[in-house]
Amino acid sequence: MTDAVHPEPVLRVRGVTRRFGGVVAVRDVDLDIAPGERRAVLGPNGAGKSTLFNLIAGADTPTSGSIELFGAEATRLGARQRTRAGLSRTFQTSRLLTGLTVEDNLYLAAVGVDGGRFRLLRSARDRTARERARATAASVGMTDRLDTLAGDLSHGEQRQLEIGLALVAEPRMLLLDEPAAGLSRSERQLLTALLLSLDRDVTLLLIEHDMDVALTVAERVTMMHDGVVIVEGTPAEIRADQRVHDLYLGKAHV
Ligand SMILES: Nc1ncnc2c1ncn2[C@@H]1O[C@H](COP(=O)(O)OP(=O)(O)OP(=O)(O)O)[C@@H](O)[C@H]1O
Repeated sequence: MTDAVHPEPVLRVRGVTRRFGGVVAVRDVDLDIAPGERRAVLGPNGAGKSTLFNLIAGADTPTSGSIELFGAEATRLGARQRTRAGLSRTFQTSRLLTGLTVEDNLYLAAVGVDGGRFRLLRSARDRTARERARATAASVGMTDRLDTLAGDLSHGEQRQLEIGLALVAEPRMLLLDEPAAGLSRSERQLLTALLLSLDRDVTLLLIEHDMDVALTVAERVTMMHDGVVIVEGTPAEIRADQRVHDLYLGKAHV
């Protein structure tokens, strides 16, 4: 039932399992993400985070269980169909066109979106795409970098731009695949500030190794180990949980 206290989740994962031969990468996972929520999925290496991410993004299909997106059955939908429904994702490996400017990277992404959705005159489509590129640059704090080649950006700025590319389509939900990976401490702080500044119209689900980024950005954290969810709670609850300490915090902060 939909009401103000318990709105219909934008993502509902039920009993999802993914086997690879004899390996059970994800086992019987349930996950509900509310509209506008900021959620992180954490866990040590091999916990099943990437596998779960791929199942949600539509890059892979569960062995059993179901996935609903925006209230509709999506278990067997491909990635493109999920994108059309309003899901967007980032990638661990950069997809930037390094020889083009920030604006042109965003512009091409915007043309891709509009090209599929509207039948506009080319000039009108170009204008709309330019406007959208600049608006997206502003939303990720890159207005002063519009004319900079993507290849000349710092590592942190490239990550900002990748988030921008994922936001061009104005998704309802953004999946972030380890956004802090490989960033310096100061770059991670800037990334955290950017994620916190994003419009609440976009629901955020991030898979993240970095505890500081995850526990600062997320309101709820889902902790995985050996393919199962072992605990879910607020950042304070996660910090206080003995199992998290034993499995993750202890190791990460030795
Ligand atoms: N394509 C595959 N074929 C076989 N086994 C796989 C495959 N993908 C993942 N696995 C196995 O599933 C388990 C979970 O892997 P997964 O990559 O989802 O974990 P993770 O939490 O993302 O770890 P990491 O942080 O190291 O990427 C691991 O034991 C892994 O070896």
